[in-house]
Amino acid sequence: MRLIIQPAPDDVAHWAANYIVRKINLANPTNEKPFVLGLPTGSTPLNTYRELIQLHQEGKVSFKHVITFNMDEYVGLPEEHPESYHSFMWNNFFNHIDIQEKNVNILNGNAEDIKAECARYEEKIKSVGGIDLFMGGVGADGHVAFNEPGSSLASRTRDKELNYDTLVANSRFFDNNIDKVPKSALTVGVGTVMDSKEVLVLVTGHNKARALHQAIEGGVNHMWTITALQLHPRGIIICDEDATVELKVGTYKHFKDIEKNNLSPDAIWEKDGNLGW
Ligand SMILES: N[C@@H]1[C@@H](O)[C@H](O)[C@@H](COP(=O)(O)O)O[C@@H]1O
Repeated sequence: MRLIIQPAPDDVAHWAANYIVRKINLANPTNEKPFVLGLPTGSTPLNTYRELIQLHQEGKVSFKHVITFNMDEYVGLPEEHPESYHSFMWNNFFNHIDIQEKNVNILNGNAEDIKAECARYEEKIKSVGGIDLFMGGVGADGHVAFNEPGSSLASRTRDKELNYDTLVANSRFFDNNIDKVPKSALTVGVGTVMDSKEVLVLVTGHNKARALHQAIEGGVNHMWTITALQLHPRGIIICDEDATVELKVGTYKHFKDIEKNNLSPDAIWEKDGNLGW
């Protein structure tokens, strides 16, 4: 796994957005051979979406031939609700780039047949050749997408009850009222994320330090589903300094040293060789 340590959240966003743009441009996507991008919601990726929009406006990237799959969506929340992940994605990203609506995939949390909806999503991912790059965030309890502690590390897209920690964390979007937070969500599984050709996880802030510690220094463990990334051949975590406070000094120094030439987003435009996986 690669761990890229950046000074602050803005630098994380800058690096991540440039990395994604570079990957899309290297793939030179066409209608016949689109680039398939997995995407998260949450506060962490907001700056990255802003940077991606800016890079698009500067003419550095087109999303015309990019197909997206979102990680998750609340169950039972109307799509047009301001806190639905549909609203989040259109408001914060899709409305500002040249993506084609038909290429946007977000789970339908209001589907009559939830199981069929989840199976359809997995099939759709397969039908476009799998996900090239999955960007993700992490919950303070180490969950990736909505794969709460105890989720099978082989799990596929399914409905998942949200745990108390997540309900409390997400109540900030629902008038700080935990009763207003939907109690379950549809989410891609850990296995679905791990099937992607590459996974890029953003981790910022002091409150994610324990999750980062587990992801990097803990063993692979279903109680911290992010740790499954250790089994991925091309996993990258990009974090800020605040998130590193639970890492051993030696671990911190190791990754700083091994990635010293890759810390500038400009450097990553140039090479894709031996990068420390
Ligand atoms: N389902 C989302 C996750 O995909 C996200 O990574 C997490 C952290 O969000 P934030 O970036 O706001 O801390 O929140 C939710 O649980």
